[in-house]
Amino acid sequence: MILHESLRLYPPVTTIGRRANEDIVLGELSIPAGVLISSPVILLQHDKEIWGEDANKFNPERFKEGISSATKGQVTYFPFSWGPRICIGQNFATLEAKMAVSMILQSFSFQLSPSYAHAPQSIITMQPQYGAPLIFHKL
Ligand code: HEM
Repeated sequence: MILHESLRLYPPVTTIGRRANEDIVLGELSIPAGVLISSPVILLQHDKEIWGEDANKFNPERFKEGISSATKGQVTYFPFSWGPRICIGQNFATLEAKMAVSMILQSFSFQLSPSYAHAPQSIITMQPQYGAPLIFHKL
């Protein structure tokens, strides 16, 4: 839940681009071959119409019944992309993150340093502009 909510608010890949390789009709949209299509992951994942008034708040509980329940079955959470070219490393990355957090929590508690300044920026990937300094306490 915590990882999902972190990836919802701060998706490392903020926009996914595609080029139509043939003429496509999507509902009422006609997309000619060659047109570039940009899927703004970060905008959909912050949209209040989809996530509610607390869309910009960190609330891992919204994923307590899984992704399909949180998104009401729509493709509105896709930090690893979607479809045939979905991230091949998705399961590996998620497992690695869970293992790293659980190994750290076995030996340490931690808090955010008072020097932290919240300034996410997207330079190829989303990252904290001034880093994310933490203070660790040995258990
Ligand atoms: C939090 C970690 C990660 C995130 C958020 C992420 C996100 C993404 C996204 C959004 C794409 C689609 C990009 C596009 O089509 O324009 C992608 C593709 C890909 N990712 Fe990841 N990724 C992560 C970790 C990893 C890891 C750990 C690996 C490998 C061990 C990996 C390997 C790949 C590969 C090979 C593709 C291309 C798949 C294809 O085009 O068929 N990713 N990833």
